[in-house]
Amino acid sequence: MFDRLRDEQPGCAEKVIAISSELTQPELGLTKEDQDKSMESIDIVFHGAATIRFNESLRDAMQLNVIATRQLLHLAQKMKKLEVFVHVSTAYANRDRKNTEEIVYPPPVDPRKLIESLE
Ligand SMILES: CCCCC/C=C\C/C=C\CCCCCCCC(=O)SCCNC(=O)CCNC(=O)[C@H](O)C(C)(C)COP(=O)(O)OP(=O)(O)OC[C@H]1O[C@@H](n2cnc3c(N)ncnc32)[C@H](O)[C@@H]1OP(=O)(O)O
Ligand SMILES: NC(=O)C1=CN([C@@H]2O[C@H](COP(=O)(O)OP(=O)(O)OC[C@H]3O[C@@H](n4cnc5c(N)ncnc54)[C@H](OP(=O)(O)O)[C@@H]3O)[C@@H](O)[C@H]2O)C=CC1
Repeated sequence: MFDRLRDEQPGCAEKVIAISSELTQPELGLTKEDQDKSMESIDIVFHGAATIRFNESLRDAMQLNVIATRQLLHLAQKMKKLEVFVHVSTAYANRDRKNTEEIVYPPPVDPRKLIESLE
């Protein structure tokens, strides 16, 4: 796949700009400059940063996988060119359902209440 990409789009690597982020920090630890740049130029967000540890504390799991995702959604709402926000979730969501449709199901617990209970 990457060989084909390099053949067909030789300059593609130049489009990749790494910026530093920390999901546990306010504003995801992004510098003001990186935030401003993101607001102007990003059209697609792929969000796959998470903890995948089964024995993570509930507080850390919530911070990394729920609160940080909400923060990123808030940032994405300010991105002027945003077309798509893709969140890589997990195979383990809604596993109590026999059939899972491509819809957003109401959460079993109000996430705001869960976040409040951790604070
Ligand atoms: C196309 C056909 C498809 C057919 C599909 C069929 C069936 C599908 C079935 C399932 C589908 C699953 C799809 C998965 C996608 C979901 C996406 C996810 O996010 S799943 C999350 C995955 N997470 C993990 O695998 C992490 C698991 N590990 C942990 O949570 C923790 O490590 C732990 C096991 C709880 C242990 O924690 P502890 O603090 O006690 O120890 P360490 O973390 O330091 O680890 C100790 C030791 O174990 C090694 N380790 C840890 N995890 C794994 C692992 N998953 N596999 C192998 N080894 C592991 C770790 O490296 C350490 O080793 P060492 O001591 O040598 O350093
Ligand atoms: N792998 C798979 O088969 C599947 C994965 N998923 C989902 O995709 C997501 C990612 O999984 P996977 O790629 O396997 O996990 P990894 O652990 O390999 O990657 C997690 C990523 O999140 C980043 N990250 C973790 N903590 C922080 C933090 N505090 N601040 C900033 N970045 C952080 C890590 O950055 P760094 O490396 O710099 O620490 C890393 O790039 C999860 O939500 C998982 O459930 C869903 C289906 C299948």
